[in-house]
Amino acid sequence: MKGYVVLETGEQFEGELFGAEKEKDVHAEIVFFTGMTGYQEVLSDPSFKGQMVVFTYPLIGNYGINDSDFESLKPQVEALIISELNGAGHHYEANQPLAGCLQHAQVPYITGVDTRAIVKRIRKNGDMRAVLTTHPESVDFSATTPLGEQEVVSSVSVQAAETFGHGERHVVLLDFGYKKSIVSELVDQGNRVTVVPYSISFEEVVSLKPDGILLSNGPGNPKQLETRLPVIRKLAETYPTLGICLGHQLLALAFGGDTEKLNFGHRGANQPVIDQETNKVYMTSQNHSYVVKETSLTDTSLHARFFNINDGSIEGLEHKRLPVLSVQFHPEAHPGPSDSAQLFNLFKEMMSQGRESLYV
Ligand SMILES: NC(=O)CC[C@H](N)C(=O)O
Repeated sequence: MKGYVVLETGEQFEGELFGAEKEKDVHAEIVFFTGMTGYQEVLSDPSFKGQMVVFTYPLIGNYGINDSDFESLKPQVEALIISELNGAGHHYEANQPLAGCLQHAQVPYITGVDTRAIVKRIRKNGDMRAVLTTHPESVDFSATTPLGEQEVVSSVSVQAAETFGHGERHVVLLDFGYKKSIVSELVDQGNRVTVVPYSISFEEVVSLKPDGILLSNGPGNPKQLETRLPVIRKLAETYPTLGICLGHQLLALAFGGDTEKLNFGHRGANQPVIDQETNKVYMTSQNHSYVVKETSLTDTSLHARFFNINDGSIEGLEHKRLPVLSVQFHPEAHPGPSDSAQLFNLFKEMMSQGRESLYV
């Protein structure tokens, strides 16, 4: 049926709408993703909870959906906005078309939309609220809360602990909405990984006898998790710790730093990042709206080590004395380049050497 993307600014874009109930609007934050591939990972990455994603690449769906590239058990995005949807899915591993997957999971999507025009509006006005609807004249934003003011992590975090792998080194992963690839990467490195609910207490983590802590990626505004900051700080002061994306932002807040929202987020597979310690540049996979404010680190025990080459924003931190490292980008990739996967080696080294041995 004919449908519309209506932006908070009032502009509207017409397309063919699928999977939305006729009288029910889909409300979400609208963001854009610049990777040419990776739609399966995007739709199943829990960090996209509460968001509808516009793909800047015009042709989406052309290699279908397979069994291995899901980043969580089910699609997580609120909706997809696509210029041209390929219905077939030409790939030897594909076992269903993208459209079939979205319909099965009841994820609404709209095609035939001028995605370039929408992205230009987002670049100008920032990530904002939007609605997918069949009746654009009666859209009402007043009843919806912006994503940044919602607490969304509790809807994606595990309810009970789950363990993966059999290695001797034990990583406890605090789940704020983790991507499966992070666990795969840790397990491939010979770690045993226990994924635990984000609301776990310090004592419960201690009882699991971890060698290291991983603070995962996840959706929403890190400041919504303020009550978790004391536990996060205590864990990072006790065990070698790696924070990824939301986990990185939470570490910064826990040590007294501050975060802010970018005008429009970094979402794609070719964001250049420099590691100032080695002067190496990585092409990285990213998906975030918030960043750590550099000036907020002045009186903290953290310092910025990684920077985005495009806009100079902070892409990673380390503690001045303790084995605590965090990255705003995704070293596990999926989708995107795995250039920065060696960050997991650094984490492994941090765990092997134990705390206080690396940065003293
Ligand atoms: N991928 C993530 O962990 C995203 C972190 C946070 N939700 C942001 O948008 O900045």
